[in-house]
Amino acid sequence: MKEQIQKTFEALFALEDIREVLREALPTGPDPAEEQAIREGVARVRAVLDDLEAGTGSPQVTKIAGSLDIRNREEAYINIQPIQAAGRLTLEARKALIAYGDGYSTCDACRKPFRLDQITKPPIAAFHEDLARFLNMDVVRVVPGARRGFQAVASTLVKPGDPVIVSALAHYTEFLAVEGAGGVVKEVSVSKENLVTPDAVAAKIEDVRRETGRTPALAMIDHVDYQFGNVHDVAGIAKVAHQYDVPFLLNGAYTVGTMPVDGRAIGADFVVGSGHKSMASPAPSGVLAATAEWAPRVFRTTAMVGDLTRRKFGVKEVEMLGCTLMGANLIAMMASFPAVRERTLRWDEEVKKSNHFIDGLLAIEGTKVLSEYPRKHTLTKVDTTGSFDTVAATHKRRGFFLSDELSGRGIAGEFAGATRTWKLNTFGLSWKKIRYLTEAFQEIAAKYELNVRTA
Ligand SMILES: Cc1ncc(COP(=O)(O)O)c(C=O)c1O
Repeated sequence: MKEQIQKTFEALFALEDIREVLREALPTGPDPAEEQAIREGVARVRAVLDDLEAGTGSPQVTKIAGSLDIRNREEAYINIQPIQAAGRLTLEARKALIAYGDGYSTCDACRKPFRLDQITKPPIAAFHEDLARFLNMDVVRVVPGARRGFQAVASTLVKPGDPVIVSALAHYTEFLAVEGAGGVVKEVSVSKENLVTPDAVAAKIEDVRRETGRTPALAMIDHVDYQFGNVHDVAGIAKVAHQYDVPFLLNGAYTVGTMPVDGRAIGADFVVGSGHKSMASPAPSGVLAATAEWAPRVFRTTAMVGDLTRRKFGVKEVEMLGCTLMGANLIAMMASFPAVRERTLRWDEEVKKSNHFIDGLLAIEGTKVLSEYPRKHTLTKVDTTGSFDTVAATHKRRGFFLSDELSGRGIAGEFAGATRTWKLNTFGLSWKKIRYLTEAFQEIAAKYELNVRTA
């Protein structure tokens, strides 16, 4: 029986291997090496299934395996969806999901002191140490999404009525975290380039102190914002916050796991990352890191005692509700981590690819980029009102014509019907795909007689 379970995993993993090759190959089509890999992969699955069927004596096995729902998602498309790019799973993470799907699969070897971050088999404790080193912070916990990191910090630091500094580009989950703690958000305005500057943060803190008589309990600023994908001077902002004795939380939802983030060099008291947005992990997953100074507060353990039973749970952390990210999500995050850590070292190449594509888009007359330019990130907001939207005005499919043209060329992820201002993300696409993508947009432009400047 054990052998059959092992074989089932082998077949599922082999299927994942094939999907990975296909993901790379499509939509441009496999090259000879990829074709060979697909053929070998299919033969492997076939062989395992035949074996299994012989072992169980049941044709049902093949039927069940054949009915696995292989959905038509990014496997068949170049996906430029703005928020999904860096969350897509690695092959290792996909296999981890299959193997660790049971809810408490991480808890088999949970021994004293009975807390997730201390488990050594699988090596969850070591993963926490790796993550802390990766972010150059002292203490790290995994959390179900960046938002749970904001929540833990706000709930610890913010008292009812306390002002909290966020930016005019802040994500809504920062607002909710502050609201949950009873605080009040105070938004820093952005410059005309849509950047949050240290001076603007200082001015806002001064304003808040004058108006409310209180010093903000926390400043939470996005390293890269979700609206423009602009990179903000977070080190400068952290310095200013500290000059006013305001703790600083770095929202690294778009940076932790894509580009190098050194929490200590930035001067962050807390660093928050999103696993499903930027660490090739399943949803929900994320990370909250703190300095040694703040860790005892945000990761404080319970002092509660049962009034009847006198029960105590001393080692459990209040803000983490004891244990956080259990099972497949955590193991998949761990499985992706070596690749994630390594890819941050290739960030410059990602930025080059982003600029190559954006330059190609700007060559289509009438197209503008609303994000800072040249690009410093792979998430970009573009304005095609003066190009593709002029076609939409007379096309019978209106704004949907662009999506039709793109999907016909194996490209997905743009907001269907949005041909005016919209966002896209090129993270993780190979140069081959970047070139194909650039040419596809220019080809569509030429088809509808928009001017395309040649380099
Ligand atoms: C800038 C930013 N911060 C935070 C979040 C929330 O992240 P999560 O979904 O991991 O809670 C998002 C996206 O959802 C985001 O874009």
